[in-house]
Amino acid sequence: MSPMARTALPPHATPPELIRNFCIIAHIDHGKSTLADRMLQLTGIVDERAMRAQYLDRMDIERERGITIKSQAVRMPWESVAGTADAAGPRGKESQTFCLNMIDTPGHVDFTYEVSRSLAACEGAVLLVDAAQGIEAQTLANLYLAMENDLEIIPVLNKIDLPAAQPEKYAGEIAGLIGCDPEDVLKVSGKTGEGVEALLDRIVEVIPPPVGDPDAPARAMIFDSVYDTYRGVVTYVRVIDGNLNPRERIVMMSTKATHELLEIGVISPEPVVSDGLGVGEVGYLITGVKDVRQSRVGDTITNLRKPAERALGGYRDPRPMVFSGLYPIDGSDYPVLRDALDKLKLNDAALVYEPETSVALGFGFRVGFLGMLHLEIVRERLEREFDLDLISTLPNVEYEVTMEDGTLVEVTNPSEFPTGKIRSVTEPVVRATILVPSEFIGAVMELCQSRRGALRGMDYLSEDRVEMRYTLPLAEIVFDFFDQLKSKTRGYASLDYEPDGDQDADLVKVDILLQGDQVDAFSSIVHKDAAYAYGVRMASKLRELIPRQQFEVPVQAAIGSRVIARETIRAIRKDVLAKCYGGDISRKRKLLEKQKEGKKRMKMVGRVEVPQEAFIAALSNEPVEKSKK
Ligand SMILES: Nc1nc2c(ncn2[C@@H]2O[C@H](COP(=O)(O)OP(=O)(O)OP(=O)(O)O)[C@@H](O)[C@H]2O)c(=O)[nH]1
Repeated sequence: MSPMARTALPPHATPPELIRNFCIIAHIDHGKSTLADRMLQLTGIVDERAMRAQYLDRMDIERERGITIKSQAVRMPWESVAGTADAAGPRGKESQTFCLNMIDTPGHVDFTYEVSRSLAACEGAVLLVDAAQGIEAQTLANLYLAMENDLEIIPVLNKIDLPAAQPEKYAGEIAGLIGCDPEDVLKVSGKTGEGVEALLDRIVEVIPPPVGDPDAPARAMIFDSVYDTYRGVVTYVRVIDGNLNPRERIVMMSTKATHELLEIGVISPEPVVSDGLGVGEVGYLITGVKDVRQSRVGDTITNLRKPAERALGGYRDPRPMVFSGLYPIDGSDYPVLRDALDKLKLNDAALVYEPETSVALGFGFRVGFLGMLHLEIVRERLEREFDLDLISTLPNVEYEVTMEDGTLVEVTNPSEFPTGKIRSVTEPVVRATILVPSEFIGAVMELCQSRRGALRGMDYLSEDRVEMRYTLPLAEIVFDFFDQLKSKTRGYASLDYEPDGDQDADLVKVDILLQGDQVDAFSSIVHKDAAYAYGVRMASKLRELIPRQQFEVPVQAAIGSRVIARETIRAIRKDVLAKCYGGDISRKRKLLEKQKEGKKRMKMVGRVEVPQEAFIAALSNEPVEKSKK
């Protein structure tokens, strides 16, 4: 039986006055998913037996890593005496059943674009802050997004059950930030459930009901679009005006494509079919579309029979920030990789890729990601769900090169960096916000300076916590900056950033050559001042990793034709039979067979045989000893 059967209100009949659309915004790990779990339980749509932690995180990877990647929207009934059906009238004494639509959002900086989409579908936001940690960088970033969207904000301190919780101190901090009374900051524990009922009442009380014209032509905003193997694309919408009904024909306003509404429903917390969606309601649609790109997030859906004239304001498209080459270790897996990427793309509109070939690695794809976590997740899903073994090249950002003759070249793969007369190179920069206890200001400044950062401003949130704002090149922060920041501040710093255009930079391409042949997979674009160190590091890493050959192999790092570092792999004649005196011929044959096997896993770069593992190890960020294991 569907859990929705217990809900008193049939979805289509919910008057807007009884609807509250809200989201929970927080820094990563401040407990959104846990709080969402408690709400599902308290509102009775998931019972004790069916409950599992992080109920709404449906992907395996989300559950294992304990993070939310995709937004989720869920409908919950909540009986409350707070609030009133008539906003102008007196507070209703009798309790009423309200319909709460909660949109759970991801917390990681890579997925900020998912957050901004969810916010646009709500009237209010629960700003959740860990009572043992206080405000962090993403708390601020999300709060500003919510304010831009004119949302009603409910400040809440979570994890008050923790012995280290300091609710009074942090209530003051939050009150200072959003300009409310510290008394108004609710205190809850997602773990024990304390205070969660009061929070649900507060949501009903202060978040305004949706407004829209029920008689106007339908307009619904797509805020998510997910590919389901069995049902095709499931589109999540929030209805602004009018209503959507099953069997109607709808129009996607940006593409003018028309589809029939095969199914309409709400998520509560499993899909429940409904007889339509009215003003302010949040639910899902199935139209038989097979690709998420045909049901674009941010698009407006209207009715074919009585179409709306103007579309709603859309969202910014997610823009890939980090690029990396993905190659199958076994070249014959290339078609599998292509199909796998096509399938992931159905569900991940932010993923972009195009085929590329590398002399060293064969056929593969250049793939664009939102950030390093996105990269890791896509890679893990490819390996796990499609059983692929992959090599990924060193990630890089996108550069724009202007040649002397004025032509513009966009570079997403370092080996495509043009040779010849270059006028200028630009790289993407970000506006970063770092929150730290004031004792670490020096350490953060030192780190940011070493990453070519420029300090833009600094504010004290309380007497011992500081917000520092920097402009930093994206390339300097996407890879290991966060780890460095954490280790230099004993784990206390938090970071958030957003793109902030491009800047000119003194960048060069460093090539790696084996016996004079360039190995394209190892080329990298680096700042002039860091080029020498990069060259030396790669050359010595490769000397360690590539086995000795029958002849001497020079490993060189070069900028254009200028060699900046050199190592030599000394010659050796590898005689596998050396230790096999006389004796059994079949044993010798076996050894030679084995040697042949090993050779198959070698890649030839010019005359040099490079084992597959050497590529993987050299391209990983780890030092040789660790990656060799
Ligand atoms: N003691 C205590 N721990 C909590 C509470 N709420 C959450 N946690 C713990 O905090 C950690 C993070 O909680 P999540 O709910 O996964 O955090 P999240 O904000 O959803 O994380 P993302 O989905 O990655 O953004 C988990 O280990 C939870 O068990 C609470 O009220 N008290």
